[in-house]
Amino acid sequence: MTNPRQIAFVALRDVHKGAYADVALDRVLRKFKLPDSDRRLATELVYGSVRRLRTLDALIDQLATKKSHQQPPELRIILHLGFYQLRYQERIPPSAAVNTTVELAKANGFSGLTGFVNGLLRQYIRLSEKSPEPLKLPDNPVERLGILHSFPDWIIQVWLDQIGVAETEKLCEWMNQTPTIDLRINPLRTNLEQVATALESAGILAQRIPHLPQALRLISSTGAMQNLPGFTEGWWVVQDASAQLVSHLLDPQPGELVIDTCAAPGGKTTHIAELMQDQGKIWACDRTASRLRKLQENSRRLNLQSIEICTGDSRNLPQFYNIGDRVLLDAPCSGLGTLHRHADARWRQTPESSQELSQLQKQLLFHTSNFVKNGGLLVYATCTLHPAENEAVISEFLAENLQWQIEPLEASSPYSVYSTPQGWLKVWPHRWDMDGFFMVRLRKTNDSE
Ligand SMILES: C[S@@+](CC[C@H](N)C(=O)[O-])C[C@H]1O[C@@H](n2cnc3c(N)ncnc32)[C@H](O)[C@@H]1O
Repeated sequence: MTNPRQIAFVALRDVHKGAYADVALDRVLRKFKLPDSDRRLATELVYGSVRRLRTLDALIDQLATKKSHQQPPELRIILHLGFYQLRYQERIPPSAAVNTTVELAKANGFSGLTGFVNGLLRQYIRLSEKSPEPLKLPDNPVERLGILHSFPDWIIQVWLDQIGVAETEKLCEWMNQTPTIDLRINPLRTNLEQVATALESAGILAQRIPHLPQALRLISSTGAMQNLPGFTEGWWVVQDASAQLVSHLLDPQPGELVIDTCAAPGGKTTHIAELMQDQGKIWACDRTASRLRKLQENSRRLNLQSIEICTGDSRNLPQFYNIGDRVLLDAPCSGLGTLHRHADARWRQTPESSQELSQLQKQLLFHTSNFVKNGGLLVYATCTLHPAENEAVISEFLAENLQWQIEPLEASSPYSVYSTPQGWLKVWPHRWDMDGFFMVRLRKTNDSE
């Protein structure tokens, strides 16, 4: 099988049965060797159809007599692929999108329905010639944004409550873009200029990111990251700009003892080690052994010596009580700040899963705060944009732990541009063009204070 649309169809069939989009796609791409351009098309069609699921279903609902969920499941996938190409793939001519979708229907047991597929897609083309937006949209802003940009209502509501309709729309558009790749340069092995020059000689352009001393954003496509210059030498790791901010907020110093309580796969642990000149000790704790193995691989590649591993549940590690100069809690979260990186994530999270995560986050924060010495610091961070997992966790913790207070960034800090009046940092992706993040620095005052 070498037809990229058929490959996309096979992967999507698995996704609709519950598989993760990246896993399903990887499985089918491994099985059938495709030229690069077909591989890219299959990838775009799978991720795009998953991401735009709600919008594509709305088109079926509007144009067909039977609603999307009443269609045979495989025909629904074929229609998604057709509408996706017509609506979002400008470089595919509409006639090619229609013809290939009709062929796909034929090849997959729907020969009797090719007229229906053809008619539906052509109806969409006719409507788009008459109006820039052929989709009928409700007036209610939550549903309107949800259908137009393909998000569940509850996520739209969470954002709308914080930033209003106009900004939520910008955020939705941002989250539907292809994600960028940022590198964090390892200053113990190289510097920004050397990496930028090496990348340029491999034909890859990179640009600096304001305020972040170790960050480079790749602005041309890369192929496999392991083949880029400097990978084996440990010159860099892939880490989004906003994730890099977290370790700067922690501001670890050489010789200190730092406990990273949810550390795997180690993006921030290795950054902390670099900022400490690899002097001192960092305990990297996580309950998932397989992810900790990745951390060890990363730390070996970057040639870092100061990291020690602890496999276990960070809600129960009394051996660390009162020994940490600094503690990082980069908590498991609903990931609403990184939805652009995982096409299916918006459909996997629910209000209930976010609620459960907020309970876990509170338990982790209440326990790991005991790891900090008097006078020490704890940074709490998540890559979500849900107040129940961020502001509410911190407010509840501070209300019950009077020895703790928020330590805002100094006004002179380059990172203070992300600060809020409450003292925490909140990165809204559409404002700063980086993943969504929440982070706050808390200080444990001395008992006597
Ligand atoms: C957001 S990820 C951490 C990312 C990591 N800090 C980095 O920068 O690469 C959250 C991590 O928390 C871990 N985790 C979840 N619950 C945990 C618990 N109760 N104790 C320890 N680790 C936990 C997960 O295995 C996952 O690796």
